[in-house]
Amino acid sequence: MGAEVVIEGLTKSFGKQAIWRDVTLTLPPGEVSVMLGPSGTGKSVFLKSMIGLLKPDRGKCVINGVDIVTCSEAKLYETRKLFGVLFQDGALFGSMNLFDNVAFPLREHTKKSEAEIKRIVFEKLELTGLQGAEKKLPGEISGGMRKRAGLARALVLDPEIILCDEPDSGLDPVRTAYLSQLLIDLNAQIDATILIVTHNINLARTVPDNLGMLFRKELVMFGPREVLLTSDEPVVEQFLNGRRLGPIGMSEEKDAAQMAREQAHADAGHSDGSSEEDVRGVVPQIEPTPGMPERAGVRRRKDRVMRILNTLPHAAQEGIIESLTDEERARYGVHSHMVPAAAQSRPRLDQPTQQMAPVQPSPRPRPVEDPPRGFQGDLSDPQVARLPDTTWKPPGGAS
Ligand SMILES: Nc1ncnc2c1ncn2[C@@H]1O[C@H](COP(=O)(O)OP(=O)(O)OP(=O)(O)O)[C@@H](O)[C@H]1O
Repeated sequence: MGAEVVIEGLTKSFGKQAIWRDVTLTLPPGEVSVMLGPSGTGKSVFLKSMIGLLKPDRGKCVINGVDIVTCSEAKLYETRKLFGVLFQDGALFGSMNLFDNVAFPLREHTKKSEAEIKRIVFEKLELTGLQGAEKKLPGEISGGMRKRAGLARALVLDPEIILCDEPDSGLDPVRTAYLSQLLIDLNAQIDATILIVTHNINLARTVPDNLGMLFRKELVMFGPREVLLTSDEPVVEQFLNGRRLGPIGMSEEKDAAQMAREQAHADAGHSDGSSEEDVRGVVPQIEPTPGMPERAGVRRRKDRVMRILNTLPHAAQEGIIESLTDEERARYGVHSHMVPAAAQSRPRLDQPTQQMAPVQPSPRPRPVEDPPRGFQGDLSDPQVARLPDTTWKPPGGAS
């Protein structure tokens, strides 16, 4: 099982420019998480801070008991070996063929023989569908192949944590779908903890177990996918639907006057070019390709999420219960429609952003009916991630 990553109060600035502050979240071991956020909100900076390439101003990032923010260089070097990183552009060496690119970390960080290196490189090239391409130079292959080569290289040290910075950038929707499937298959095979940073809404809706979003220099929310996918937060709603109408502006957030003007324009029947369809809602998650092992992370996540179910917003509770099979509902002692509909009106998108600071807390979640056996699953406690601060909280720390 992959390593757990516990991030507490992480804060980063460059000089006077604050990037984000007080980011607290836990990446559950072996689960796939996605971090969304408009351009420039510091998603790449977040990934780089997690592996110690950038030094946060304060806070912790603890992996296997080592806080990489404060640990020694030697510990950082050791802990970095737990990570495999897929950088945005693949970050391949242009003068090396794919074999040498993928072999590079093995030659740098291990004392393995060339025969052993060859075995591992071919295994990873096959895993990423690149068998036969080992002699090609990065400049001779497509963007999608370069991404997969970057992924193959990220895998050679058998990472426990895989970080992917916009794996879909520069790829067409079909190649992105293949890459999404590859990440899920990979997780099924090696049970690594995966964090993907992306703008791709389709990937965010269908791939991860957990979803988070950075905006206005803060973590708007992070939790089980159903929470963000059913959220009424204007910023989440705008982002998921790719609309101009809402608090996210061209470069950062809009002011209240601008939002009111845009809402009036929309109310007068002018389209902003985006689809009328609201894509929010829980859609089925991608499953491993037939023949692949079951994802152990999915089973662990179910037990984990069911334990915190009654702390989640009601729409998320519904989404989670709906996604269970009949057998699982029986096992957890829940049934569909047992969450009372909360009487809540949807916020208008022209609410000034200031009122969202901290972003509007969702209504207090209403507890589901008392389950007959409680929501304990059939995994024993040590098999289920015991996460500090694992309970979903309304953004901004409101209770
Ligand atoms: N090494 C650095 N020194 C100074 N500023 C930096 C550095 N790296 C990033 N930044 C700034 O931090 C901010 C966040 O950048 P980052 O690349 O993390 O955003 P992002 O959310 O990943 O954006 P995108 O989605 O467009 O890739 C930007 O304003 C960028 O200019």
